[in-house]
Amino acid sequence: MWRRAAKSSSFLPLLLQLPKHDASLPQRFTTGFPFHAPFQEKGGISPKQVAPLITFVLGGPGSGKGTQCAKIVETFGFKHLSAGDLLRREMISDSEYGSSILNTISEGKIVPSEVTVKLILREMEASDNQKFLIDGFPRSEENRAAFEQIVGAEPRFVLFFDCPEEEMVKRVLSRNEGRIDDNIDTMRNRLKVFEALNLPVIDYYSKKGKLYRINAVGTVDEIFEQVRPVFEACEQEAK
Ligand SMILES: Nc1ncnc2c1ncn2[C@@H]1O[C@H](COP(=O)(O)OP(=O)(O)O)[C@@H](O)[C@H]1O
Ligand SMILES: O=c1ccn([C@@H]2O[C@H](COP(=O)(O)OP(=O)(O)O)[C@@H](O)[C@H]2O)c(=O)[nH]1
Ligand SMILES: [Mg+2]
Repeated sequence: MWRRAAKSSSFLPLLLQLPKHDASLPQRFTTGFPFHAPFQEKGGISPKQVAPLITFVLGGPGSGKGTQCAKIVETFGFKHLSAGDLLRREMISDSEYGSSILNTISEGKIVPSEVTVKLILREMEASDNQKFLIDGFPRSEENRAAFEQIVGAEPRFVLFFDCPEEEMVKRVLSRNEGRIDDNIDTMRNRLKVFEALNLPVIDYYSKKGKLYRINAVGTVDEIFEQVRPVFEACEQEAK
C-alpha cells in the first residue's frame, strides 16, 4: 500500500519545507523502486517508501479519457482514479460537500481543489497499487498546484486526448449514462472551462516535456495504439 510520508494533520508544514522542484522526490517513479523519504519523523527510523507512478489523463469532455483508461488498466495494470467519478460518488453520499458538488457539476464548473485532492489522496492511500491513472484532473493550474503541495508528487507523464469540439459534443450527447452534465447547455460551459482553465495545465506539462498528445479521433483501438507505446516505454525504463 502506498502511503504519503506523513499524516494529514501534520504533513503540510513538512511538505512546505521541501524544495519547490521535485528533486527531493524520486527521480524515477518505478514500481518496486524504493527511495528514502526526504522527510523523516524526528528521531524515527528512516522509512522506506515506494514512490507512486502517477499519470494524469487530460482532454476535453467526451474526448475518450475514461474509455482509454479502461484499456490502459487492462493492459498495464494501473489503478484508475477518475476525479469525476470520485466527485459523483461523494455527491450521492451523505457528505457535507454533496450539494455544492452537485451545483458545480451541473454548471460545468470546477469543484474546489481541496475537495478533489482529498478524494484522490484517500483512494491512493487505500490502494495496494503503486501505479495511478488520474483521469480528468488537474483541470486548472490551481488544481495542479494543490495536488503537488498536498500529495507532494508530480506526474511522471501526462496524456492529452486532443479531440475537435464537434466530436466531443457528439460523443457527450450520446453518452447515455444519465449524467446531469451531459446536456448541450452544460456542455457549452464545460468546453469554455476546458479552454480557459485546463489548456493552460496542458501547456504547462508540454513545456516541462512531460506531455504526450494523442489524436483522439478514430476508433477506440486505433487511439489505443498511440497510447500503448507511451506505457511500454515507461515499463522499459523501469527495468
Ligand atoms: N474513439 C471513440 N470514438 C467514438 N466514440 C467514443 C470513442 N471513445 C469513446 N467514445 C464514446 O464517447 C463517449 C465519451 O467517452 P468517455 O471515455 O466517457 O470520454 P471522457 O471521459 O473524456 O468524457 C462515451 O459514450 C464513449 O463510449
Ligand atoms: O478534477 C475534477 C474533475 C471533475 N470535476 C467536475 O466533474 C465534472 C465531470 O468530470 P468528468 O471528468 O467525469 O467528465 P468528462 O471530462 O469525463 O466528461 C466536470 O465537468 C467538473 O464539473 C471537477 O470539478 N474537478
Ligand atoms: Mg470521463
